[in-house]
Amino acid sequence: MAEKRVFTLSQVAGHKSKKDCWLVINGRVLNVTSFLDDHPGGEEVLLEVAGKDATKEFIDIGHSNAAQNLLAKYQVGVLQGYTIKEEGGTDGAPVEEPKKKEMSAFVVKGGQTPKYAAFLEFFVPLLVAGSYFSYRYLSNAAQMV
Ligand code: HEM
Repeated sequence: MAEKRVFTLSQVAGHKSKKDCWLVINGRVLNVTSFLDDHPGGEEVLLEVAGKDATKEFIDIGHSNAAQNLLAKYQVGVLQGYTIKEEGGTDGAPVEEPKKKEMSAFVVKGGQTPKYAAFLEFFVPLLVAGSYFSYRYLSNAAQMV
């Protein structure tokens, strides 16, 4: 990532019009002027927080990872006092780690199938097949009597 310029909040506050709209999210100074028309949430919400730190508003909406990844595209600098990590958030206000998807029944760690899952995979079909053949055997035996 190219070196970023450092801005103070009062410098950012000088860019709050539709033709020149900046805001701060997680310590990143963003120029969202070209994004106003494209923002799925509409331009009004962005203009309301133009020139300000909109971190809280951005997080409160529960923006997707895709939206969070877009931040870097509009970044023109960092807010004074923040250092931006290459990926994700900032030292000052880290972006919440995306929650790892876990199956409710089996928690798969490190790509390894847990032992009891392997046990079930083996014994459940065996049990079903066993029940079926027992049923067949018993119903045939019953017919012979
Ligand atoms: C550069 C900054 C921003 C980007 C890149 C961005 C991006 C997006 C994207 C991609 C969506 C679609 C839904 C999703 O993927 O989460 C969205 C929806 C939305 N955004 Fe933003 N957004 C930004 C800033 C903001 C800010 C500062 C606010 C509030 C002040 C806001 C309010 C909303 C709202 C209200 C929606 C609609 C949510 C819905 O319909 O459920 N966004 N935004």
